[in-house]
Parts: sequence; structure tokens; C-alpha cells
Amino acid sequence: MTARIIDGKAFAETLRGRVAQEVTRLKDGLGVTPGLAVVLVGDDPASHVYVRNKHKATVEAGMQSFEHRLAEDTTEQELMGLIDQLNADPEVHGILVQLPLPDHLDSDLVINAIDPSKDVDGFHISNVGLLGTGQKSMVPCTPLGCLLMLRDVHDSLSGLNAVVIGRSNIVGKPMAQLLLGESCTVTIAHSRTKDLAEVVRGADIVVAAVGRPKMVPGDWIKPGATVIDVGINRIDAPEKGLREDGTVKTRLVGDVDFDSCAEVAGAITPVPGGVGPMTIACLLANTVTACCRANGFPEPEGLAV
Ligand SMILES: NC(=O)C1=CN([C@@H]2O[C@H](COP(=O)(O)OP(=O)(O)OC[C@H]3O[C@@H](n4cnc5c(N)ncnc54)[C@H](OP(=O)(O)O)[C@@H]3O)[C@@H](O)[C@H]2O)C=CC1
Ligand SMILES: Nc1nc(=O)c2c([nH]1)NC[C@@H]1CN(c3ccc(C(=O)N[C@@H](CCC(=O)O)C(=O)O)cc3)C=[N+]21
Ligand SMILES: [Mg+2]
Repeated sequence: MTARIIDGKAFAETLRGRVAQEVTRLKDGLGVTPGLAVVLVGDDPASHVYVRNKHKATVEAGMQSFEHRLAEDTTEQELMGLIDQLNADPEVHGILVQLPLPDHLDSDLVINAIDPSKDVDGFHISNVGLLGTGQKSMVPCTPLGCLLMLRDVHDSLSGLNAVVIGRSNIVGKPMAQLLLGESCTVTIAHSRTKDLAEVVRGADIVVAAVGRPKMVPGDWIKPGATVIDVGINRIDAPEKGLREDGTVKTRLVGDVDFDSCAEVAGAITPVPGGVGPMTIACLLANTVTACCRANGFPEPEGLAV
């Protein structure tokens, strides 16, 4: 069997097209342009790339993008001051603070200072609590993107065995909550899980969010299972040669060994071109949803959970 490859990039383009339509509807109906503020502290090069991509996608969807790049040595007071200012700004409907923050900043404190109705990452404790109790909330972008793809692959997720590998607050835990909401039987695995291979072999749906290159081999996958690879790992690719400065070129791989898993799975997401582009599309969708809610405007269907 050879798996269907889930084209996250194409899926995300379609979603972004729908977001752009909703942006037009908001502009025409209310004279309001949805706005997203992204806050980046420090000079992690990968984070700068993500923030640039988010900015580009935001502008392409017809929305306002406000970028705030702060120095590595920004104080907690300065950052909290900026959050207050963005909370109070009527042109800002969504706020994202890029993680991880430098070690001297308390990310829980900062995230919980965001107005929950503008928390388009869905990381504020109030949104986490709403999701956990099945109430309307802002849903974290990466798990939301995974769920939209899973709903596209399966007519119904009800009763399926889902194994989420990873228990982070930004991916693993909210992913498990969403799958529970779809009536999957959910297992959350992590670094202390015993016999992970056997746990994964029971899964109809595997979501890998670990951060270890190609950790999941094909012989862990139940034939026909759906495999969602959240991992973004940059590894050396000597086959691509050297850069001008003599360092070896790199490439992106997921947490799943794509080639061996694709031989067994029913459907699988690639890296790149799978979950990553959906994360950005969902961020835009959440910003539109936040803007509609802020203005008492009817919410578009299918963009939120
Ligand atoms: N595509 C996208 O849009 C996004 C991709 N990512 C990527 O997803 C991956 C995960 O991110 P994130 O959740 O933030 O990572 P974290 O490092 O916060 O969490 C990793 C999780 O994996 C678990 N883990 C580590 N080693 C093992 C192991 N050997 N066996 C089983 N579980 C293990 C950890 O367990 P424990 O809790 O016990 O330590 C932890 O729960 C990364 O590659 C990241 O780059 C992240 C966000 C968005
Ligand atoms: N507050 C916050 N919210 C986040 O959502 C958040 C964050 N912090 N910190 C970092 C992680 C990571 N993340 C990604 C988003 C898009 C791609 C993406 O578009 N990936 C492309 C490839 C990009 C490339 O080539 O590097 C792809 O998979 O095809 C990847 C990773 C969001 N995160
Ligand atoms: Mg920190």
C-alpha cells in the first residue's frame, strides 16, 4: 500500500483564499480590516523566518500586519507594556507572541496578559480552560490545522484510536483535546511512555509532535492509518553540498520517517508542505474569527472548530 499524501500547502492555500473572502466581507460590511500583531523578542534566526512568513501571509489575505521586533534584552515591564498597548488597540484583533521567549522572560505571565479574545494562538489559560470544557474558544493554530486535515481525510473520526506523541502546551495537549472533542479514543504518549512502538501500533491516527528527526519508523504504523507529522527538524544534508562559508547545507525533516511510513499508512502529511503551512493559514483564520467576535459580526463557518 502507498499512502495518499496530504497536501497541506494546497489545503492551506484554499483556506487562505476563504480567509481573504471573509476579510473582504468584513471590510465591506463593517469597514473593519482584521489586524494581527506579532511580537518577536530576540534574534533567533528561525523565529525571524517564521515571523516574516506570517507577515507576508497576513498582508496577502488583505489584513493589517503589525510587527514588533524587540531586542533580546527586553525587560518584562517593556514587554508587558507592549501587550497592554496591543490589548487596547482597536485595530489589533489578534496578538501572537512568538515562542520560545528568552529565558529571563516568563512566558506564562506574558501570554496570560494577552486579552483572551485577541489570543489567536489559544495559549491563554482562559482559552485552554474553555477548550478543555468544550466551550467556544480560540483554538491553537497547529492542532487546528491538523484537525482540519484529519476531517478532510475521514468522514468521521468518532471511535478511532488516536495517539498523540508529545504533551506540550502548544501542540500535544490541545491536539488531544480536539481529538477527544471528535470522540476519538485518545492516548497521549511522551518521553516516559513504555513501549511506544506498541502504543503507536494500535493507532488509527498518529500525530507526532516530538522534535526528534524521523523518530517514528514505518513498522510502528498500523496499515491504513493516518499519520500527521508536526515535527520541524533541520538536519545536515551533505548531499546538497556546502554553503559559501563552508558549512554544510541543511534540510527539513519531520518526526516521522516519511518513506517507510508512507509504505504502510493510508494517508500522511509531508515535511515541508504539511502541517506548517496549515498553521499559518489557521492563524489568519483565527484572526478573522477574533475580528468577527469583537464586532458582533456573524462568524464564517468551517474556519473555527
Ligand atoms: N508545523 C508547525 O506548525 C509546528 C511545528 N512544531 C514542531 O513540532 C515539534 C514538537 O514541538 P513542541 O510540542 O513545541 O515540542 P516540545 O519540545 O515542547 O515537546 C516535545 C514533546 O515530545 C516528547 N518527547 C521527547 N522525546 C520523546 C521520545 N523519545 N519519545 C516520546 N516522546 C518524546 C516530550 O516528552 P516530555 O514531556 O516527557 O519531555 C514532549 O512532550 C518540534 O519539532 C517543533 O519544531 C511546533 C509547533 C508548530
Ligand atoms: N506563539 C507561537 N505560535 C506558533 O504557532 C509558533 C511559535 N510561537 N513558535 C514556533 C512554532 C513553529 N511554528 C511553525 C509555523 C509554520 C511553519 C511552516 O510554515 N513550515 C514550512 C516550512 C518553513 C521552512 O522552510 O522553514 C513547512 O512545514 O512547509 C513551521 C513552524 C509556529 N510556531
Ligand atoms: Mg522562557
